[in-house]
Amino acid sequence: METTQLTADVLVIGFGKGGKTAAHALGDAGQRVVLVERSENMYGGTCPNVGCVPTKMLVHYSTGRRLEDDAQEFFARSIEGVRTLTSAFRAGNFASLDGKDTVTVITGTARFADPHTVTVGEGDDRITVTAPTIILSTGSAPVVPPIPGLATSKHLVSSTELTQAATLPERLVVVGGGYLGLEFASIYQHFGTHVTVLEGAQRLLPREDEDIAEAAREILEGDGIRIITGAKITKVEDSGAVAKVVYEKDGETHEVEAGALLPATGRRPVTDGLRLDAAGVRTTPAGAVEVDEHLRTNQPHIFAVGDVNGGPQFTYVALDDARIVLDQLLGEGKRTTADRVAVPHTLFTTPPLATVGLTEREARAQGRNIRVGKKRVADIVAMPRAYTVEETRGMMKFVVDADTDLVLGAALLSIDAQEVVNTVALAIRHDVTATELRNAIYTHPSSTEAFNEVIPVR
Ligand SMILES: Cc1cc2nc3c(=O)[nH]c(=O)nc-3n(C[C@H](O)[C@H](O)[C@H](O)COP(=O)(O)OP(=O)(O)OC[C@H]3O[C@@H](n4cnc5c(N)ncnc54)[C@H](O)[C@@H]3O)c2cc1C
Ligand SMILES: NC(=O)c1ccc[n+]([C@@H]2O[C@H](COP(=O)([O-])OP(=O)(O)OC[C@H]3O[C@@H](n4cnc5c(N)ncnc54)[C@H](O)[C@@H]3O)[C@@H](O)[C@H]2O)c1
Repeated sequence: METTQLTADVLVIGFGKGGKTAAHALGDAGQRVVLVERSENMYGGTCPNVGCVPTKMLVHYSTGRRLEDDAQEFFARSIEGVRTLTSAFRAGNFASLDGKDTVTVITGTARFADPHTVTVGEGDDRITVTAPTIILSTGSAPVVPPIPGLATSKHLVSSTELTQAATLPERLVVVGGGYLGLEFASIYQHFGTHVTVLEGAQRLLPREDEDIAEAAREILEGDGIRIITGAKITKVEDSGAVAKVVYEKDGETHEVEAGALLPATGRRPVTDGLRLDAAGVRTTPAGAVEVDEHLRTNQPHIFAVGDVNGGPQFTYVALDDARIVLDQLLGEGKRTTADRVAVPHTLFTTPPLATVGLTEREARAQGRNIRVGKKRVADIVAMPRAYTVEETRGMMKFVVDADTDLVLGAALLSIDAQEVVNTVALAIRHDVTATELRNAIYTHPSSTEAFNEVIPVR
């Protein structure tokens, strides 16, 4: 039996945002890089194949459906559009990396043999790769909560299936009202599915201020989504063409039926199959690869970037993780996870909810003297943009430190919020005062103009 043996300067495991960003930069710097990706359907990782990109394209398609469109046909066409885009992105991701003279992409599952070596594949196809530096970027996978009957239900669907299957379910039950759950709920409801969200917590979006969470809930319910908070699901039973989901709320037992059942209760780091024990790499009790602020594991030559290191699960955080590791390998080695200030987030409902910094509740809990500016989008005179695109739902809210006039946080539930929030984040990071942000000149008509009116005056 012949085994192909490769050596590299850097071995990257996983073709996600973190891994590929590092591989590109290291390859461009002249280092010999081998990147191992276990699936030919995942070049580029979760985001462009089964995550951010397909879901945001589905948000776009679903909100363009007209009443006269046949729901099933329109949905199938939309899925076709998603497939076309994701396969183009996948091919582009592969070609741009594997096309470099310094980089080799291997398709197969990597397993550690020792702290510097992994094996890929079995038998005659077996390859070993040895490198002095290794970057783990193996991402995360959905958690299926231990609800009796859920894991074995034939109606169980994954987020991946919901971005790829061409049949629109008549009824969808989403278990969990977090980012993933609410995005799919909003997408599928717009396509014409009857959606129910069962959320275990007593209220939706518990991290947000109550007024914002309530405004978001109003919009989702206004679109027809049934939202049940404080729901304790006790079992799932398949019954012919549907699954019966049994849950308790306020001491009473209820039931809801669905043709499709999506668990959206979080994602866990993917380390299974990697044989981290053979590398001597430690994991946390939650199963993430343990790292320090430079993203080094307990084995100093092995780094972990992206979802697998247990940090916030966002593509742009995986990207920033890669910057930190690159700074160690090619730069001054100063950059750390502690450098991150005012990292924004967007929940892509329609309209989206984008947030950054402190909520009003958090600012008050810190004992700060604050000013709050808040308006319903429909009432913001300085933002005709909302009227020009016929999306006047939502609310904008700013929290400002009354002593320093610095912006502490914002919650923007409004058209374009995923863009506008980045300007607020930049202001927070660079100590632009609320007065400066309020009194700046913005294009017209735009959503940023709302700052002229909603940011509270000193
Ligand atoms: C439905 C959905 C929507 C999302 N929407 C957004 C969004 O709008 N914005 C946002 O910022 N984030 C979003 N996210 C989160 C985002 O996709 C992730 O945070 C991001 O992709 C993490 O990148 P990563 O590099 O850590 O891993 P990934 O992109 O998951 O890549 C890991 C890769 O490693 C491979 N792999 C695993 N084990 C092995 C092994 N042993 N050997 C070889 N290869 C292996 C996997 O096949 C995979 O391709 C979304 C996630 C989902 C699921
Ligand atoms: N737009 C984006 O940036 C985006 C979109 C999708 C996913 N993501 C990333 O993917 C991660 C995973 O998303 P997610 O929504 O699965 O996780 P999440 O942690 O954001 O939300 C999980 C939700 O499920 C609820 N829950 C947990 N167990 C439950 C149970 N048994 N019954 C009912 N409810 C239950 C929780 O209270 C919580 O509200 C997100 O945290 C985010 O980082 C990001």
